[in-house]
Amino acid sequence: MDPEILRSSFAVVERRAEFAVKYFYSHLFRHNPDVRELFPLDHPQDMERQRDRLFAALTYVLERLEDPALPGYLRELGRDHRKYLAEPEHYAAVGASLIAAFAVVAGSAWNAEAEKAWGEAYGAIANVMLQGAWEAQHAGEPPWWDAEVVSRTRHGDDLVVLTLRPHRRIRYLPGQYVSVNVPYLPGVWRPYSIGNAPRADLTLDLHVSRVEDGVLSTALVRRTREGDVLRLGAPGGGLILRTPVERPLTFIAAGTGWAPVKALLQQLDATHEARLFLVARDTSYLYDRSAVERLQARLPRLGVTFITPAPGRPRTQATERLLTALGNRAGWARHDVYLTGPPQLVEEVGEALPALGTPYDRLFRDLLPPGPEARGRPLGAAEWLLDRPRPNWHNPSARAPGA
Ligand SMILES: NC(=O)C1=CN([C@@H]2O[C@H](COP(=O)(O)OP(=O)(O)OC[C@H]3O[C@@H](n4cnc5c(N)ncnc54)[C@H](O)[C@@H]3O)[C@@H](O)[C@H]2O)C=CC1
Repeated sequence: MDPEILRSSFAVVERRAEFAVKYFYSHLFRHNPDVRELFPLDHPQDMERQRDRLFAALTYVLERLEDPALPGYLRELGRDHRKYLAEPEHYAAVGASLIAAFAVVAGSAWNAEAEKAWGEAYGAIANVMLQGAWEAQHAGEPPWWDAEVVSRTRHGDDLVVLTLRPHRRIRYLPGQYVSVNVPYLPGVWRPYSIGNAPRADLTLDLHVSRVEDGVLSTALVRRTREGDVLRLGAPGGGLILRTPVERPLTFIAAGTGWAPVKALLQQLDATHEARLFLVARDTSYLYDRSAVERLQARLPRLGVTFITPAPGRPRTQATERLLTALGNRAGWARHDVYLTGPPQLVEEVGEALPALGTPYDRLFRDLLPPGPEARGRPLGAAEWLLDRPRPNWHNPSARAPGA
């Protein structure tokens, strides 16, 4: 496959992305009516998100055609797609409709060469994804895990910590996330970080903050009760502790970004030097202070700084205060830094840290592709239409993704 042909033809399609996506889905559903069931048509918001994600995913892949990490990413994607019950014939149907859409949309820029390049590229991508799915299946992994809610603790109106007991063990590393679905919202999945290192009783915690208009987060915060059964997709994500730990550690966590940091801190022992900056929209959202105190009692070399906005100020002022606090600290060149929370905060703080001395390769965060925040280049006009940046980051789906 020729990356240049793929990129130049995709650039033309991308300029008419909205039309391309509409054509693609009409073609797909007309020729494969049964595929409709795999998409969340009952939730128009989610269908929009699905559309966005298709282009975001293609862009992501095209930017990384020569990246040695791409096959690993695609295998993970295929493993994760088992939760949609995606079968080889669905991959083939999607490929045929995608190429049909590109041919129509690209007009005179489309020729036999472009068609051949896309056919080969899509085939290669689908094969690696199917290989990931196949490997997971042969390792005995289910397409998703059913998990019973064994306890729920509400904090204020909009935040809940759920403890779930999966019907089978889920193997994950501290800091990873799972995608979550409730059976009465078919096709709606959102990623949530697991808020604990693996436990002997197999239970795991999810920290859920309700997003305005978020379908799943609203359901989880307002409707979920003990005894309900949720579905969890395959765990993933690279926000894991770099071991052996040879350098001091800084953890910066905002809002429910605390969940993966809590899991990471549970791995440390008393010898480790670490500092934690915990940021919240107000003091009532510092919802897990007792867990922080327990960690401090166990980790004598852990320093903790809580940061909230000044009374009456908007939540984003906490980010300004955080940046000031970080600027007043030393030692950035020596530290490994783990950064979690709302994408906008992660982006802003992620830009500030190298100026303080953190080497780029010692800064770890979840860049969950494919989401607009994960993109390292300005949005084109059509992308902007499809993948509109949110004025206020509150989009857990952009962590790869959700509500
Ligand atoms: N691995 C990760 O990076 C994880 C990320 N998250 C994300 O963290 C977010 C947590 O949401 P909530 O708890 O409701 O947080 P929140 O809305 O209460 O915000 C917490 C703090 O983040 C900062 N912040 C929020 N919006 C901002 C903006 N637009 N610009 C600059 N700073 C901003 C502010 O300092 C605010 O006080 C979700 O979007 C979730 O997806 C959650 C878990 C793990």
